[in-house]
Amino acid sequence: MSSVVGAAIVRDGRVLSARRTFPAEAAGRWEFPGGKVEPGETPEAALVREIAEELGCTVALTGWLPGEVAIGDRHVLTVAVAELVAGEPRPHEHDALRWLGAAELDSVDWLEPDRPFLDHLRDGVLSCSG
Ligand SMILES: Nc1nc2c([nH]c(=O)n2[C@H]2C[C@H](O)[C@@H](COP(=O)(O)OP(=O)(O)OP(=O)(O)O)O2)c(=O)[nH]1
Repeated sequence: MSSVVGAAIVRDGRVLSARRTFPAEAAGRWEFPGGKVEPGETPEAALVREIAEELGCTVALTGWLPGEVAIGDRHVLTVAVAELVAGEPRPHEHDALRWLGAAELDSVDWLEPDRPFLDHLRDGVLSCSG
C-alpha cells in the first residue's frame, strides 16, 4: 500500500475542494488537493509540495483528521487540516475550486474515499467558525 495525502485547507469556516480533470472516471468529481507521497518523503512534506504544485500557494498543516481510507487495493488516503500561509489558491491541475461551509459539504460529488472525512470536518473543524 502506498500513501495518498489530501489537504483540507480551511479558511473562515470553509474548506477548499478541487475538481479533478483526470483520469476519465474521476474527472468532474471533487477531492482534497494533494497526491502520492514519494519514496523518502514524509506525508507532511508531500502535502506541502503537492499544494504548491497544484494550487501555487503555501500551506501549514495543523493536524490530521482521524482515520485512513483505502483507495482501491494499492493506495490509502489520509487527510490533514491545513491553513494558508502564503499565496492564493489557483487551480493549475484542477478545473474548478470551491470553498464549502459545513452546510455545503454535500453539494459537490466527492470521490468516494473522501466521504468519511467530511463528517469529521462538519462536526469538528468547520462547526466552530461559521
Ligand atoms: N489528491 C487526491 N487524490 C485522491 C483523493 N481521493 C482519492 O480517492 N484520490 C485518488 C485519486 C488518485 O487515484 C490518487 C491520487 O492521485 P493523484 O493524481 O492526485 O496523485 P499525484 O499528483 O501524486 O499523481 P501522479 O504523480 O501519480 O500523476 O488518489 C483526494 O482527496 N485527493
